[in-house]
Amino acid sequence: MGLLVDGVWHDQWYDTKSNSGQFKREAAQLRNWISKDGSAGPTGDGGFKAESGRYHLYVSLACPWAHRTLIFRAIKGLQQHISVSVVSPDMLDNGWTFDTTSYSSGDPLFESQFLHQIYTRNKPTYTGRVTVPVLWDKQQNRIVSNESSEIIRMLNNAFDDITGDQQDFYPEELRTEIDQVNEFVYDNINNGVYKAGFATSQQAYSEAYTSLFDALDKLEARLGASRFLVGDKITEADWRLFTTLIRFDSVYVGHFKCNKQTIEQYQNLSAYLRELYQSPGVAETVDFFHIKRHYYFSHTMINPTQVVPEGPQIDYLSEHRRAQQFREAE
Ligand SMILES: N[C@@H](CCC(=O)N[C@@H](CS)C(=O)NCC(=O)O)C(=O)O
Repeated sequence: MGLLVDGVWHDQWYDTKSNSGQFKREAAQLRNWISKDGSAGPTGDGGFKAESGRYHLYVSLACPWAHRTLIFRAIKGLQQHISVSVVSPDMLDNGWTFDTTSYSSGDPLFESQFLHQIYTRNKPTYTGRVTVPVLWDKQQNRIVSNESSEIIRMLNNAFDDITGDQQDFYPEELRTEIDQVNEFVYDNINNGVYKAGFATSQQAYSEAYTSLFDALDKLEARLGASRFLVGDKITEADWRLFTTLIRFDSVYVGHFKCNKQTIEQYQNLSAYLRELYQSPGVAETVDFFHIKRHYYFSHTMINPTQVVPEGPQIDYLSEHRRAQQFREAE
C-alpha cells in the first residue's frame, strides 16, 4: 500500500493520526468523461468519444468501487467493446500489481508490473494514491477517469448507439432521489465499512459502526416497502449498494469488525441482495476468492497472520421471492 509523489512510488499506509484515528478517503483526481460524440462531460477534457475497442478498464475483483464498473460493463452489454485487466488481489509494498503468479490477468497493453506505472504513463509527475478502477483510452494513451461513480454514468448511456442497449439506470425523473440515496449509502455504508475497518481509535470505530448499522436498519425498512431502493426498477443506487452488501458477510463482519449482525440476518436486505446477485450477468462479476484474499492478505496491520478465512458458506442462488412479494402487495 502506498502512493506516488511526483511520479515516485512511496510505500506508506493511510494517515489516520492527523484525523483522530479516522479514515478519510481522498477524492479521485482524473475526471474526464466518455460521451457519444466526444464532447466534454461535466468535468475534464473533451475528446473521449464512445467507440468499440478503444477503452480498457483496470480493475480489482476485490474492490467494491471497481466492481461497480464491471457490473455496468456486464449489464449494459459492453464486454466486447471495453477490454479489462484484473490486478492481483495482493496489494502489498508495491500497491496493485499485475503479478500473473498471484492471480492477476497481467497488463496486455504495456506489460506493466505495477498499476502505478499506468498512472505515471498518464502523467510522469503524478502525485496521489493509485486506485482502481482506472479507465484507459488506448487511442490517446491516457487515463479517462479513476472515479467509479462517474465511470458507471458513462457506461450507462455513452455506448448505447453501439450496443443498442437502452436500459437506463439513472433516469432523468429519478435523479434527485437516486442522488440522495447514493449520498446516504456512500457515507454510511460503502465508505462506512472502511471507516469502521481502518479506524485506529475506539471512538472513530464506534461512530462508524453506529452509523453503519443505523443506516442498514433504515434500508431494511425501506426494502420492506419497496422492491428496490428507488421504486420498482433497479437503478444505479442498487448497484452501488450491492457491491458493499455482497462483501459484507465474507469480509466486513470479521475483518472490519462490522459485527452487530450479518446481512443474512436481515430479512429484506438478504432477499434483495439475492435478487440483484441473480440478475443476468451479475454473478459472473463476483469473485469471493479475490474478495477474501485481498482484504485478509493485504491489510497486514489488521490481520498480520494473513490467514484467509474459509467461510462463510452462503447460497446467493437460493430463492428470494421478491417479485412475488411485491406483486402480492399490489
Ligand atoms: N473514488 C474512487 C475510490 C477507489 C478506491 O479507493 N479503490 C481502492 C480499492 S477498493 C484502492 O485502489 N485503494 C488503493 C489505495 O488507496 O492506495 C472510486 O470510487 O473510483
